[in-house]
Amino acid sequence: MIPELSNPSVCMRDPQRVEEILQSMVKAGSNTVQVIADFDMTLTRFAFKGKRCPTCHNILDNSNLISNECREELKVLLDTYYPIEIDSARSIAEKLPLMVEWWTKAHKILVQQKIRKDLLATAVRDSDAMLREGYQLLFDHLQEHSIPLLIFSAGIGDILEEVIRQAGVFHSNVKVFSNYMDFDESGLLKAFKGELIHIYNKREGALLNTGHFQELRTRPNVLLLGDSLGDLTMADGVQDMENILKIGFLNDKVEERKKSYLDSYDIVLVQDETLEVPNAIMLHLTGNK
Ligand SMILES: Nc1ccn([C@@H]2O[C@H](COP(=O)(O)O)[C@@H](O)[C@H]2O)c(=O)n1
Repeated sequence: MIPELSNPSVCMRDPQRVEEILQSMVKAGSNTVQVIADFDMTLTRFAFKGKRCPTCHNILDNSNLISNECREELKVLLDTYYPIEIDSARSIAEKLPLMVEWWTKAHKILVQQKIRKDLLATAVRDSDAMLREGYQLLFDHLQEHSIPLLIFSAGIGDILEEVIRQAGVFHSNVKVFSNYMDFDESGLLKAFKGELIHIYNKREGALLNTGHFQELRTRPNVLLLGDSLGDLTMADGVQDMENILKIGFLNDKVEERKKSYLDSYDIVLVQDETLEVPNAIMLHLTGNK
């Protein structure tokens, strides 16, 4: 029904089920649809020309807003905890406290650096962060059709917003839930605001934002985009959900993780750096193809 679903990067456990969900969503109409997406390595590229692209945190790690000593410390943390994050042999229960430990230590180090708010835009501009190919179509088309795009990110909200602002796609239909920096009156980082969001508590974040989700009650059809199993809970706050189509980017450790992704996501995109498939689905839902 959608030619892009035959792309070599596409894997589906149950193509028939995908077709049924899509049919039901088309019938309900695009005014009942919302998109809920993760950010790092989902809306942004995992790699470009064989080189890893940075996450929101990595944009700061690689910038000159922090000292070399701090950079070293953050690299040690990344090298310690990222392999745990993507380790399919460990359960979520085992990984969760370690992820909290990673984020807590990293944020503490960043706060010690008294990062200047006015230099964040330059750090983003100088970075290798890239939204996935096809981002312009995704963001613009959702805006044109007044479809809300909710971004749930365990990254850093201030950096994330700057990435999409600089790409010219921070439209009014985009809402971001993430870790935001708190600056003192002279514009120096003093803390992170509110409850920490890490990869395994997006559900709590979703439920806490009930006010926002209530606004979206009339949009019970959800297109969910993620890159980790933790991202699957992002839509748990949506009340009266009718259909959810889960699209997962499998970027790293493909063979070890493929089965668990196929068991959890309706569509798995294996090492696909583009938004071609989500865009084709969105065009299909809005009747533009
Ligand atoms: N100090 C850190 C902590 C986390 N990360 C990565 O950020 C990603 C979270 O962002 P999402 O938008 O995907 O929720 C996560 O996958 C970690 O690998 C980091 O780079 N540095």
